[in-house]
Amino acid sequence: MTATLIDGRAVAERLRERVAARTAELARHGVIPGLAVVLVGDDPASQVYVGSKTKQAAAAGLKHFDHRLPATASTSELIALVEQLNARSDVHGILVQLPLPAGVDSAAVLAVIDPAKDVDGFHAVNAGRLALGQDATVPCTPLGCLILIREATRELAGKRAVVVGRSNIVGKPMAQLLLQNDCTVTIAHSRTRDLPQLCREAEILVAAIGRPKAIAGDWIRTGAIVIDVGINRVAGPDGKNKLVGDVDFDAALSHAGAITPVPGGVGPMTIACLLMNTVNAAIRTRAGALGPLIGLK
Ligand SMILES: NC(=O)C1=CN([C@@H]2O[C@H](COP(=O)(O)OP(=O)(O)OC[C@H]3O[C@@H](n4cnc5c(N)ncnc54)[C@H](OP(=O)(O)O)[C@@H]3O)[C@@H](O)[C@H]2O)C=CC1
Ligand SMILES: Nc1nc(=O)c2c([nH]1)NC[C@@H]1CN(c3ccc(C(=O)N[C@@H](CCC(=O)O)C(=O)O)cc3)C=[N+]21
Repeated sequence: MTATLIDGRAVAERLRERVAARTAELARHGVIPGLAVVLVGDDPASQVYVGSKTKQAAAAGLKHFDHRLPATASTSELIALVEQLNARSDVHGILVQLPLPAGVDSAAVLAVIDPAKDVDGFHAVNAGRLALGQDATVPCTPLGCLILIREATRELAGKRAVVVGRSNIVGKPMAQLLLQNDCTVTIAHSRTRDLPQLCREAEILVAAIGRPKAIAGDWIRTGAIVIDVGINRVAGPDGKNKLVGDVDFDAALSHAGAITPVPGGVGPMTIACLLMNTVNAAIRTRAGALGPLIGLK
């Protein structure tokens, strides 16, 4: 048996088309959704990510404001910038690219983002609302994963889901979303005992670890839906850097029912969901007057 590929690029493109259509409607009300991205330092991976966000935001009709600061920027400078962006009516979404340089108090910076503009869904208000099952801005990566899982199956209720990784930006909100969709959810992490055996129980397996090929093929239950969040740069056979996920993809193919590739899986969905969250943030500024939010379908 060979697993079905879940084509994140194609699903992301369709979502971006829906975002673009909604943005065009907002333009008729004189509203252009605006996304501000704050990038500190010159991490090459962050620059690639911010570069594709800029292009795709423009293609979907959003305004994009880039704020690049040197690696020496202080916590108080960043807080001042976020406060300025909070006050601007043409900025509906604020994203502070992580990780911030070691000297910066990241939690303090993220905490000052207006929760209404927190399109990453990292603010305590949004994380709390998600945990309570209230209307919240959901972090882009787990939201993208949920959309891909729904591409693979319509029936989530009662499924056994294992999320490997418990970060605030991926693992924890992913587990919340699966729970909200009536899965039976287990969260695993570096202190989990017998991870292979736990993974073998998973009908839905989400890997968000940050270790190349950490999940072996024979850890995967026959027919499982496998979502690989990992983005790891490793040296390829030709000596050039290539991207690999947290799952041993080639080995997983003969076990999984459906699987996301890296690249071309979760990554493109993260950016599409960021655009969706930004347009929804703009719609919420005039509740009711601008029509419905973009939903998951
Ligand atoms: N595609 C996309 O859009 C995105 C991809 N990513 C990628 O996803 C991956 C995870 O990101 P992020 O959540 O930010 O990472 P973090 O480093 O914040 O979290 C990693 C998690 O994995 C757990 N872990 C580490 N080693 C093991 C192990 N050997 N066995 C089991 N669990 C382990 C850690 O456990 P513990 O808590 O005990 O330390 C931690 O909970 C990275 O590769 C990142 O690049 C991230 C964001 C977006
Ligand atoms: N505040 C904040 N929010 C984030 O959402 C955030 C962040 N900081 N810091 C870094 C991580 C990482 N991340 C990715 C998004 C898209 C791809 C992506 O598009 N990947 C392509 C490949 C890109 C390439 O070739 O490098 C793919 O997987 O197909 C990857 C990684 C968002 N993150």
